[in-house]
Amino acid sequence: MNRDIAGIILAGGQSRRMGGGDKSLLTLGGRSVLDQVVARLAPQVGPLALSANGDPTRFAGFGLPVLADTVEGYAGPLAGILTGLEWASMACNGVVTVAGDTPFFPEDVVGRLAAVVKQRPGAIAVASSGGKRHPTFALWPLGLHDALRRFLVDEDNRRVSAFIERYGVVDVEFPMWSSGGHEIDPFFNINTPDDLAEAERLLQSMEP
Ligand SMILES: Nc1nc2c(ncn2[C@@H]2O[C@H](COP(=O)(O)OP(=O)(O)OP(=O)(O)O)[C@@H](O)[C@H]2O)c(=O)[nH]1
Repeated sequence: MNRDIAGIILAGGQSRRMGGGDKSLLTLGGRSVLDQVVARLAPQVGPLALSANGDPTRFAGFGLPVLADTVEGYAGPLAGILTGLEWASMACNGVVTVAGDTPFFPEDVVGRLAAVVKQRPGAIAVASSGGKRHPTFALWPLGLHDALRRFLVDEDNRRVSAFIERYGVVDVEFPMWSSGGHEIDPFFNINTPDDLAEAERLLQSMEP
């Protein structure tokens, strides 16, 4: 548990590749994908909130604050990250974001990102696996919110990779795991109906 770090679950996208709706509310292993994500993140952080747009009542069952993006339109994950930075109390030592479509992420993701930031104060620590960056899984310094608002609104730039490169990034690599003879990327995310079927297969292969 890292009580001084706030957690934000990014679930405010349009799920176009899934055909619309909320992909995080689809069923995986008998409960919602988002339920799996909340269960994984809650023990790792202090304050926790969902980043989502539209009618918040569809997330009421989670008992968490639901933060609508504070920039207009669907500006992508950076909009949810900005809203999380604006929401987190100054008592927090940063905000960890995770994607609400990624059910198997590591149970030590927050601890490992926080440990790296202790060595590199002010940097954005970003998770990677197999050498690939996952910029929605990152620890963001609180003080970045003004720069991020300028980037999104004044520069009209939505590219997460461009933002993190500009403000200093440190990569934190996480290992693949193997289960049932398969190598599994812990940051496997669900974009399409085929991905959801694959996640169900992976979940079954993990069960003892
Ligand atoms: N708050 C917020 N979150 C977003 C936004 N766009 C994407 N996300 C979240 O960021 C993560 C990665 O998003 P994508 O899968 O690339 O985008 P998506 O809109 O959900 O899906 P597609 O429409 O299929 O691209 C998901 O957890 C999304 O819910 C946004 O505009 N605002």
